[in-house]
This record gives sequence, C-alpha cells and structure tokens, in this order.
Amino acid sequence: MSTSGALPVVDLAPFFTQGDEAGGVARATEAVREACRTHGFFRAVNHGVPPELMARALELSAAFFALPDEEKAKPRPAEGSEAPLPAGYARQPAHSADKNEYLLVFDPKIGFNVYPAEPAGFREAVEECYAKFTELGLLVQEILNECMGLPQGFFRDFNGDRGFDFMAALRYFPATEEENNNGLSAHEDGNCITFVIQDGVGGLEVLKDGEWVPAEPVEGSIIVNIGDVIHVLSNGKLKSATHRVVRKPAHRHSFAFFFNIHGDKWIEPLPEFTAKIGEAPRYRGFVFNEYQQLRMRNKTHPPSRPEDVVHITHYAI
Ligand SMILES: O=C(O)CCC(=O)C(=O)O
Ligand SMILES: [Fe+2]
Repeated sequence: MSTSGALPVVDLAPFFTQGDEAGGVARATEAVREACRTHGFFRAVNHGVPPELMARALELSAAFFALPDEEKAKPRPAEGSEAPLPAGYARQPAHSADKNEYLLVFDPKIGFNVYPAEPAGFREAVEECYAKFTELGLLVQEILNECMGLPQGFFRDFNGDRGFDFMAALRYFPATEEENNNGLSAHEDGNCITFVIQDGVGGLEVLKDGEWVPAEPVEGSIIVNIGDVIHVLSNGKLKSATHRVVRKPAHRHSFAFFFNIHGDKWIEPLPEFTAKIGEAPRYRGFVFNEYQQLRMRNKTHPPSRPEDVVHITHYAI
C-alpha cells in the first residue's frame, strides 16, 4: 500500500466569530459532514485551543517522558480507584506490538488523576488542555448534531455526561532496524470523537480506500476523527476510520483526547439513518460498556488470530 493524499482541512473560525452574514457556519458544517463521510478524519484549524498551550503541553510531556523510568512510574492509579481505566503512567507490555508509553488522565474535576511531580507546570498544562478539548468536543458534537440532521439539542441530552472522557499524553519509541516499526497497531477508536495534537515527528496514518494517508504534523492544527459510536448512530454514514502510528527515527509525542459517552448508554443506528429514510440498520444495538470490555479484552488477552479481534463489525447485521 502506498501513501498518498492529505486529510481534509476544516476552518472552525466561523464558530468563534460574531455574525455570520457570509454563511461561514453552514459551509464549515458541510465541510465537517463531507470529511466525516469520506475520511472519518479532518484537520481542524482555528479550533479555539491556543496553539501556544498545545506547544507547551507537548514540550512538557516530552520532558516528563525523558525522565528515568523509576520517576515516570511514580504516578500510579490510587488503590481502589473507580476510574473506568487506570489513571497515571503506563507502558505497553514488552509482548505488545505497540511500542509506546502514556499518561492517562480523566476530567480533573472528578479527582481520579495522578500526576508526576516533574516537570513543573506539566499538570497545569494538562488540565488546561483537558478543559479546552472538552469545549472543542462539545462544539464538534453540536456540529455533528447539525450535519447529521438530528433534532436540535439531541446530543446535549443523549451525551451530556463527561465522566467517561479521557486524555492520553503519548510517547512513541523510535524506529529500530530489527523489528517492524509499529507504534500503535491499526485500529478504530471506540468512542464518539477523538482529538489529536502531535509534535513534528509524524507517523499517524489514516486508511482511506485501501491507502494509508499520512496525518502530517501541521503546527497549531488538531486532527479530529469519528469513533465507532458516531459510526453506529449514523448507521455507517459517518466513518470510524482505521488508523495507526508508524514509528519514525525519533521519539514522537502526541496527546489524544477521547470525547466519549457514558458506559450505560444503549447505542444503535438512529431513526434518522434507518426507519425515517427507509434503510435497514446495519448494526444491532449494544450497551456501550459491553463493547468497551470486549475492546479491552483484545488488549489484555489478544486472540491468536487477527480476525478474532473484536471491532464494531462484531455488531454488524
Ligand atoms: O498518537 C496518535 O497520533 C494517535 C493515537 C491514537 O490513535 C489512539 O490513541 O487511539
Ligand atoms: Fe486511535
């Protein structure tokens, strides 16, 4: 497979400016719709997250991951924590095909988080980023509400609980000569909407019509992608695209923010994409937590055959 093309770019500026005589909101909404139908990914610019904050968070994250292993291992999940996933530092196990390490955080308001003592200012930058990504998630969710033709405020009601969102500061190890240079295996995201910021190293790639399209680093921009929940709700009209990270000669740093949904939610294709337009549902319904657990099992007990890994196709009709 070759690499070609580029991700669609969407300028979100019209959502942050007063007055819309020129119809910028409608054009940007249409651009999001088109990108989500064709690629499942787009590059957002003028998204409301300050570029200097993104740069600072990435720099401080690089300083954290450069610490000795004993230091990095200190932020461990609190004993008996009820967080949906273990908060704090983790490294992929040696047997894993994925060669990366990460620090996982939840909404700072909930109190699951454990932070490293160093570098100074890292916690503040992480928390500021988290708050800004939450705002952006709410905005993009509103845009999807519009471009999916759903009743006004549908997502605000259906997905108003932010307790399952989380963010990972990631570091990928440099490519080596001996192994395959997998940083993160090809996968689809299981959540609603994902936001990624990255340093200048590169390596994130998106599968589009059988070709890997690089999501190249462009300073100040944010990569946005649709996850399996939106894919199912839209009966497959908005794509949860397969993507991966290929390792490069240098360490790569990124942040991925997962705008998620409560685990108890029932997920199934919405009437706007089925009964109302005379189309058959392509997925059966499921409780979101059940799918999360199946995805987790893929990681903790990877099936020996790749075809046995659970994807959203598990629920395909
Ligand atoms: O680090 C990246 O660029 C992407 C991370 C990602 O795809 C994920 O964590 O699901
Ligand atoms: Fe992903």
